[in-house]
Amino acid sequence: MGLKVFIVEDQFIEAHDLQIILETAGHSVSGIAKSVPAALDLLQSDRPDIVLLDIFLKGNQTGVDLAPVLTTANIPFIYISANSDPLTFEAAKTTRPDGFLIKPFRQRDILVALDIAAYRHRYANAHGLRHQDAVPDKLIEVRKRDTSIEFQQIIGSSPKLLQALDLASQVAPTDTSVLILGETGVGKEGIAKAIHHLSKRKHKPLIKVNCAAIPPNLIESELFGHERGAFSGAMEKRIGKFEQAQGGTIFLDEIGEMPLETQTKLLRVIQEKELERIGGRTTIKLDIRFITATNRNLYKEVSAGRFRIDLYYRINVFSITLAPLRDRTEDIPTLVNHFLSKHAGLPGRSIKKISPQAMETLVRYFWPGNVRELENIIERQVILTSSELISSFDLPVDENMPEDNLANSLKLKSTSDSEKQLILVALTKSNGKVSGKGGAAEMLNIPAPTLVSKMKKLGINWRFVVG
Ligand SMILES: Nc1ncnc2c1ncn2[C@@H]1O[C@H](COP(=O)(O)OP(=O)(O)OP(=O)(O)O)[C@@H](O)[C@H]1O
Repeated sequence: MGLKVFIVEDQFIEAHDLQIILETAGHSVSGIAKSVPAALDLLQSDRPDIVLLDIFLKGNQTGVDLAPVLTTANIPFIYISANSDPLTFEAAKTTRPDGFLIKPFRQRDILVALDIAAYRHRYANAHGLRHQDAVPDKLIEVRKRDTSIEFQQIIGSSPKLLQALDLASQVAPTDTSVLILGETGVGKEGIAKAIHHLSKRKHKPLIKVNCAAIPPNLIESELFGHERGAFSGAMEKRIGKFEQAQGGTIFLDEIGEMPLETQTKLLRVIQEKELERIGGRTTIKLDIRFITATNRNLYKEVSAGRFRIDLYYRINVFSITLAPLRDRTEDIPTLVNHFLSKHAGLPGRSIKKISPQAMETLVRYFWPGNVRELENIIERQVILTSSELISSFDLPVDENMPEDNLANSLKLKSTSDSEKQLILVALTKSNGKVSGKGGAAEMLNIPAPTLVSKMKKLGINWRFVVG
């Protein structure tokens, strides 16, 4: 069904062109305004389904000024702007648009952007969300866990995990592109697999590509394939990953690492659903579903100019965020027991139990490597422990823990093991300096004398220089 679109654009010709594109595609145009005041007037008399919003308009006010009004009225909007400089983008980003198109754009781009925005808006409304990436608190009260076999491999029942599984089971049967976000080792690949296996494409291939693992000069031939003799070294024809996924799903992991040039080509594949092999002339039609994942903040990557904004909106039709393990500690005991029984089968090892104190250390640890790290630590301890009971874990000091997390973590963590670990991290980062600027006490946000007494209490060796 066509959408009722309102155009806010000060250039007459551009507004007129947009109107023709929209009406030819079956949408209607409820009005055209050249300035923010004119837009406000027209919006009061006729409510559109969606607004196409230019940033620089007639008068003092910009599209960015109109955005909060639209958000309050729950009207989705897409920015259309000739200006893609980082500052403009930063300002526009804070208003949480439903899309962003950079002029000049093709007819098809605008129609696809409208489709995506309308879909996201319908979805957000149906779930009581204002924008798709707002924290979906309401969804946290998840109906019930999907018990399909595909989800049985994913252990845990914290509200945050259940919310992600709920989203996955809702989006799985559709052909919508899904973006899975979360730190390394949180289980993004597991979710991607579950989505594929719950979809109508389950009998077709699921092809995974780790964009970070392929050297930039090889990634295109890996994805698109090449004809024999396409470049020196191309002795044989090669079928690329997109073609291998024909009829099924392609899972592009670490999409944030994809080189810009390849991003441009990927955008075309996603939009047109077709490709040519490198060195080939035949256009190959594709029928694939896209699932992407990243542990980067893609919005930041866009504003830093490392990720194409149009690709960002194209892959981010439906996003699922997996919370880090430290934010769903309820899942830790179940995961621990799962990995214990998995690894207890190692030769010469019997089933082990974990003492409550040892479990407590695990629950309080920061888990920078998330579930993957948890599994590794359990496996290691099963090997190292010859008795039936694991009574302690030797958890690593994570020197990469971000400084602003240190202070928070110290407040949260009370067992001496974790406290000691955090203090050691801070001291390592400060090169042993305890007080003063850049010292461990400042990082931990506690007075230096308190830190010194904690260090004494915890037996932290006095080999550091007091600054
Ligand atoms: N909820 C879970 N239940 C059981 N195993 C899990 C769970 N989450 C993750 N794992 C396991 O942890 C490991 C890491 O998971 P996965 O590869 O899916 O993470 P990822 O987020 O894709 O990581 P990366 O960003 O590094 O690719 C895998 O061995 C996976 O089976």
